[in-house]
Parts: sequence; structure tokens; C-alpha cells
Amino acid sequence: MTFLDKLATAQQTNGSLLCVGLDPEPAKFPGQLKGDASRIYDFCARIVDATAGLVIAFKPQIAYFAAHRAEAQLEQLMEHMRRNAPGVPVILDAKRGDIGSTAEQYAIEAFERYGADAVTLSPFMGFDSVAPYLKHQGKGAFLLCRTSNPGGSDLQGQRLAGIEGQPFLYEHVARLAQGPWNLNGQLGLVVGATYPAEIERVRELAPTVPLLIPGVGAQGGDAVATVRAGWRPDAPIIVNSSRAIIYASSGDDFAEAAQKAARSTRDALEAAKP
Ligand SMILES: O=C(O)c1cc(=O)[nH]c(=O)n1[C@@H]1O[C@H](COP(=O)(O)O)[C@@H](O)[C@H]1O
Repeated sequence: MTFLDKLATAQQTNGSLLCVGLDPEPAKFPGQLKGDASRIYDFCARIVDATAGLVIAFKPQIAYFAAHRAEAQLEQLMEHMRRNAPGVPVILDAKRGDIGSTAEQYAIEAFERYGADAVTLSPFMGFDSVAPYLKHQGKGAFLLCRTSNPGGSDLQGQRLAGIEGQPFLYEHVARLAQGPWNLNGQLGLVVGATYPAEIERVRELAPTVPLLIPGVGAQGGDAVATVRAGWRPDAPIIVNSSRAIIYASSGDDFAEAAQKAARSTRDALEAAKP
């Protein structure tokens, strides 16, 4: 089953566009787990079990594991998600981008070591830095396009004078992902929920690719505006929320609180579909 097939199935089964982001910070853990980096797996597994029936995808951010020497716990968590939530695709948020020979190693890390269904990538180094990921049969890759942070416009909002029509850099990335770079049909784009007008523009230029849309919840992106701008019946959107879900409670009821927050976010996203 390809990444896109898995995504479509999860969307339908769970009636959801919500992706729960797994960004574990021991300092923010509740109760007895607080400050204990050896409990990263335990914390995340509880969130996964509580929300697996409510999501289109999970997105662990690799830095939150690597920063605490917790790569083994990430491997364990990936295995846990495959076993306990086999219908939910996992996007490894690694934002890699390097020359082809190094990219080959990063692709092995994401798809073989961790067994991810998809990965996030920076397109800044060009097509040969993306191509090694596309060789992995059925695996997905999301290119950063118009990111959710204010500094995203520093480069992504610049016009490319050498290209006809002088598009913004993010518009050019959207066209590449929809067309010539999408060799395996599994490419997607990252567009921040904090910029709904740009989501709409990206959807015009890339009408069928999946959009990974972080920025609702803690970053203040508007869920309704996001869905209106990006959702199409035949083109998936994956709306990520991390902190607002996983830290919904700082008490021992954190998993129940995460489930409640995930349910209300999922329902708000569903209700926003035109
Ligand atoms: O690629 C991403 O996931 C990403 C792209 C982007 O433009 N903005 C963005 O916030 N992210 C990630 O999405 C998550 C957002 O987390 P919250 O702001 O807590 O919901 C973090 O893991 C970010 O690294």
C-alpha cells in the first residue's frame, strides 16, 4: 500500500484531517513523567493509543528525540504505531536536505531504520537532493513550500526573476511538486496554517498533491480558514497540531485530555469542509 493509499484509508476510516504531532519535551511532561527523558516513549505511546482512532496521520519530530539521545525510543515508538495503529500513516518530520549521496543515507534512516511512511524535506538544494527519497517504493515526501513561521517569507516570498511570470519561490516549489519533480506520485507540500491565502494559492498551482498544514493550535492558525483554503474532495490535506493536543493537560489525565482535544479539533476541521 502506498503512502497516499494509506492516507486515504485513514482519512475515511477515522473521518479526520487531523495529524497529531509528537513533539515530546520531558520538561513539559505531566506528573511522574516530568523531566524524565527515559519516559519519552511512554508519554508518546499513551498519546498514540488515545488518539489513533481520531487522526489521518501521526508526525513525530525527530529533533525532540535526538536532543535527548532518545533515537532508540523513537524506533520503539514507530514499532508501537505500526502494531497498535497499523492503519495510520506516520510522517517523520526531519526536514532533511543534502547532496544525493548523503540524501540516500537520510532516506534509509527515515524509511528503513524508522519505517516511516513519509518524510519532510527542504527543497533548497534542488532535485538531486530529493530524488533519492523517491526511489523508495510507495513512500511519501513533503517539500517545505510556505512554512508557518514569520521568517518563511524571507526566502519563500522572494520573486524568481529568471523564471517566466517571476513567481514567488514558494509558488515555484508548488509547481515543481505538482509536475516535474513528482516522479513517484507521492510528493506533497508543507504550507503553514498561519497563511491561508498562500494555502489557497498553492492549491491552485498544485491541485492534487497532499498538503501537510502545521500551525493550528499553538501557532494560532485558523482551522476553518485552513480547510476552506486547502481541502478538495479529491486532494488530501493533513492538518497538524502538536502542543495543543499533547499538552492539553499537565496532569495525570494527559492522555484523556489529548483525546478530547484531538476529537474537538477533528470535528472542527470536518465541520469546516465546504
Ligand atoms: O514540517 C513541519 O511539520 C512544520 C513546518 C512548518 O512550516 N511549521 C511547523 O510548525 N512545522 C512543525 O509542525 C509542528 C508544529 O507544532 P505546534 O506548533 O506545537 O502545533 C512542529 O513539529 C514543527 O516543527
